[in-house]
Amino acid sequence: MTHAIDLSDEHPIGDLTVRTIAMPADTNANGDIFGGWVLSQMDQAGGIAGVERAQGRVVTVAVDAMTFIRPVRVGDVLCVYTRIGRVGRTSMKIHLEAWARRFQTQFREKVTEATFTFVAIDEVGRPRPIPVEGEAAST
Ligand SMILES: CCCCCCCCCCCCCCCC(=O)SCCNC(=O)CCNC(=O)[C@H](O)C(C)(C)COP(=O)(O)OP(=O)(O)OC[C@H]1O[C@@H](n2cnc3c(N)ncnc32)[C@H](O)[C@@H]1OP(=O)(O)O
Repeated sequence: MTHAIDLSDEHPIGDLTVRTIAMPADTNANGDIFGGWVLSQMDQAGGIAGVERAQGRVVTVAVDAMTFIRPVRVGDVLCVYTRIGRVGRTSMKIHLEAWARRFQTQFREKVTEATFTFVAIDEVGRPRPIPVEGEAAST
């Protein structure tokens, strides 16, 4: 049987989009970092990648297949990698991996992965077509 989580992954897939430090204020009652904080960093990374691809504003419409593989701890450097997946008319899937570089070490491991769907929106929040890659957005 194939396991959904590949613990043998050694290298992140995608572009490094967000890098930040997990701080004491982000901890849960167990002393680890809140999953919601990690999700927020991934949302921001996906948003940046989405804005670049859609050449303008985007919103998150769905979060799928989010898997928390290992905890993040205070002092870890969280690195979020993004990869654009399927692009539809106004929406796109962005695959995200969050890796933790453990506190005061060079050791890093994948802690969370997910697929987010972003929708390109116009100035009043309506879906707008995503430009063909490499072409300028129409005004
Ligand atoms: C140059 C570089 C600088 C970089 C520097 C940038 C820095 C700046 C970064 C900022 C980064 C911010 C990132 C924050 C991201 C949030 O946190 S946004 C806040 C949370 N999200 C929201 O509030 C969104 C609320 N939802 C909505 O407003 C509306 O539902 C939406 C998203 C506009 C869609 O409206 P709608 O009427 O449902 O639209 P509809 O035409 O039915 O569907 C549109 C598309 O969405 C798809 N869709 C709709 N629902 C779903 C669903 N549940 N699942 C999957 N797909 C769906 C449809 O299939 C369709 O896709 P296409 O076939 O066109 O490809």
